[in-house]
Amino acid sequence: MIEISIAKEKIVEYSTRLEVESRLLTASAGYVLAQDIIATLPLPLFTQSAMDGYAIRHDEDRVAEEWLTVQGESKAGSERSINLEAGKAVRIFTGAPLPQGATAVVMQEHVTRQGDRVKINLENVADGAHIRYQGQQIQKGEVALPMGSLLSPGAIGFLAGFGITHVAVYRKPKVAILVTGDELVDAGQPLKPGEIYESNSAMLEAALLKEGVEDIRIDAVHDDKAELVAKLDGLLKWADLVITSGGISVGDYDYVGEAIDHLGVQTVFYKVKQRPGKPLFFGEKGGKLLFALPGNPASSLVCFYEYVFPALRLLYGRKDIHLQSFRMPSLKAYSFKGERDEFLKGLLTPEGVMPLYGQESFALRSFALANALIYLPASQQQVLPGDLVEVHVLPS
Ligand SMILES: Nc1nc2c(c(=O)[nH]1)N[C@H]1C(S)=C(S)[C@@H](COP(=O)(O)OP(=O)(O)OC[C@H]3O[C@@H](n4cnc5c(N)ncnc54)[C@H](O)[C@@H]3O)O[C@H]1N2
Ligand code: MOO
Repeated sequence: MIEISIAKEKIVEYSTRLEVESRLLTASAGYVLAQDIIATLPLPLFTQSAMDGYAIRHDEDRVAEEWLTVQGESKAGSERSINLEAGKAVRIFTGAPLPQGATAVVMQEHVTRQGDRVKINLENVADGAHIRYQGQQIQKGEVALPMGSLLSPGAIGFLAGFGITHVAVYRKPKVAILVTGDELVDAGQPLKPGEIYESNSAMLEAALLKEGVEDIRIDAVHDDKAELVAKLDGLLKWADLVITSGGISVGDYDYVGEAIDHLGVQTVFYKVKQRPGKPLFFGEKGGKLLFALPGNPASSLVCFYEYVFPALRLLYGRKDIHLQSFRMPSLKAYSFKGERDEFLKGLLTPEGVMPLYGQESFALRSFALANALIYLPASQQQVLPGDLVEVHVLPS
């Protein structure tokens, strides 16, 4: 049995980034840039107005209040370049090119217009007011976004401003889920005595989709070693990462370990000092990763978020690989015994985190209400209300 921290280090060691692919910018939210993006244009592209109003020359020797003749108009998208004459103003709109010679824009709310003249109180106008200068945000040739950046909606909007259509990103992994167990029945089918509805694949698929993994294959297998070997072999050939569920403990029908050995998957670790999820297995074959998750549903999902999730993120180039983590006061007392660290299902509020009722590894009812995991090391077995505990935020 190994420590959680060692298990997590091993995952970092074995999860190497996938290849680079070119994607449409508009379809790359949640992907990671595989190259620096250099600004091919300055932004703003040209010096322009930030307000609807009047472009003026803001000369030092101007008197406080002046009537200026409106010389013409500059609207957004207009090609014509205007030369602003002394003592005149140009009617201008937000995003429109600033006339040559103009040094400030006055908002229309601050002027009085009469016919073709405007009265402006120049005392209230600062030099450069309401002007967006060419290249103020970024100059041509600067790095717009460095390699390794996560493409958020903001990042995509920023890159679209350069007229970019495609970006080089790291490919997302193909993931297979193989659920094992003779007792499992698909939803919609009748149940015989002793059978239960199979629920881990729906849960794990949902967690993968939330992480933007879309190339997913799901299969199920009976407690039959030959069938397990055949299906696992096929999935290891297709996927970048395979998740099995169940059959990894010590029972007579737990064949996953034997199938893994038979297929020559290298064991990186088996069994972690944690509750739930002790019998977690992580291995590698020819660069493909295999996680054998314990079948108990809450154990499966805890192992997914604490171990599979960072591996997935490493595969597609993320730097922030773990669930967001910070310390918060516990809202309730909690205690446990034994040498294993614990992950609890918790409800995070602005005041603190509440360990939820029903922490058993078969119980998903608490997981359905949880928005966080609480990590308690074996050295923190007595938690009192107000004690700080480590919280791992679940993706919402
Ligand atoms: N003698 C011992 N028994 C067990 C140990 C141990 O150390 N010694 N460890 C226990 C722990 S801890 C866990 S966790 C489980 C893990 O067992 P498996 O990975 O072999 O899982 P299964 O036995 O196949 O299933 C466990 C439980 O979960 C249900 N299950 C499985 N798959 C699904 C699914 N896809 N959807 C819904 N429910 C599923 C299954 O019916 C069982 O109830 O082993 C303990 N035993
Ligand atoms: O480790 Mo098991 O997941 O405690 O039930």
